[in-house]
Amino acid sequence: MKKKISIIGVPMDLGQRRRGVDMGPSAIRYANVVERLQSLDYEVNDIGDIEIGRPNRFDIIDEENLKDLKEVVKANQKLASAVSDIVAMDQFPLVLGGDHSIAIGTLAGVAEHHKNLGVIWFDAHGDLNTGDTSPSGNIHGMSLAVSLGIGHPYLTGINGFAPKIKPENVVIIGARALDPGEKELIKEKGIKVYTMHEIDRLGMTKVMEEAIAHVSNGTDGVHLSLDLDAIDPHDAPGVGTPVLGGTSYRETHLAMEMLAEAGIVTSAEFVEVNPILDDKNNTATVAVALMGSLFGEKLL
Ligand SMILES: NC(=[NH2+])NCCC[C@H](N)C(=O)O
Ligand SMILES: [Mn+2]
Ligand SMILES: [Mn+2]
Repeated sequence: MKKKISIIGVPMDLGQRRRGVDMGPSAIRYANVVERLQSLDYEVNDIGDIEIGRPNRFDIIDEENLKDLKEVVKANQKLASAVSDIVAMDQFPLVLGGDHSIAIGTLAGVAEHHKNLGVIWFDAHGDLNTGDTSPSGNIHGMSLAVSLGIGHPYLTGINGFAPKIKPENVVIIGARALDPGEKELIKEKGIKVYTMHEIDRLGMTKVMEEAIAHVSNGTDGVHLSLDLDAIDPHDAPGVGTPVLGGTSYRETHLAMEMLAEAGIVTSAEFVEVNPILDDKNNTATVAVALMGSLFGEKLL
């Protein structure tokens, strides 16, 4: 991994309906992300937050089952440019959310420099909906589909090209709440998914060995998109769409430790931390601890 990390916060909460996730970047900074990574001998540059528009909450604009589409597009375009600049400077972009709709911008920026990007998507959900299949109209449930080039052209066209990533380069880990349209898309595109069932049966070690092999095969970089709701809500309660039966604290750390050992990750984002729904900032603290493991912190 590169020795210089640039942190960028995205106080985005328009991709879903529960307020407070816009405070995620602050909560993660409060949990000492900069100090933690500096202690691992990285040069850490916190470049601050992307500015997010604040549309009047009494008129959520819901065109084609895509809530707050225009603001989400605007913010993600800004994020894409900022992330692209970081990669161009040969630094590691570490993006702090914010809801998961920001993966659209992160991937748009990273993919400008990586034509064959591998993606590890840690999530209870698939985020593979479109306006046609989404039960909620929330764009945070569509960001992986959008990055694959599937969805509204305003979203898929961010940064001027589509798709950003290829289905064969993606692996989803931790899924346990997939909507019918998402299940269909997974089959149609042949996307590799390790649901909680596979994690229970194979164990995290085997899952990560396979996942690392899968995303490193023929790729020129690997992005980690970690939605904190992948983790069991007992360990990470401060998320907007919790689902019982997630990965444990240690399983998730093991996954990060194995990624650090493999040395394949070239960009990362940690999303959906909502301090309003949290218990004493535990979820942000877990996020920062996981970042520690991802960047090479060892237990001994
Ligand atoms: N990034 C997330 N937390 N996504 C949750 C998505 C939930 C549901 N599948 C939806 O489309 O609304
Ligand atoms: Mn999720
Ligand atoms: Mn998600």
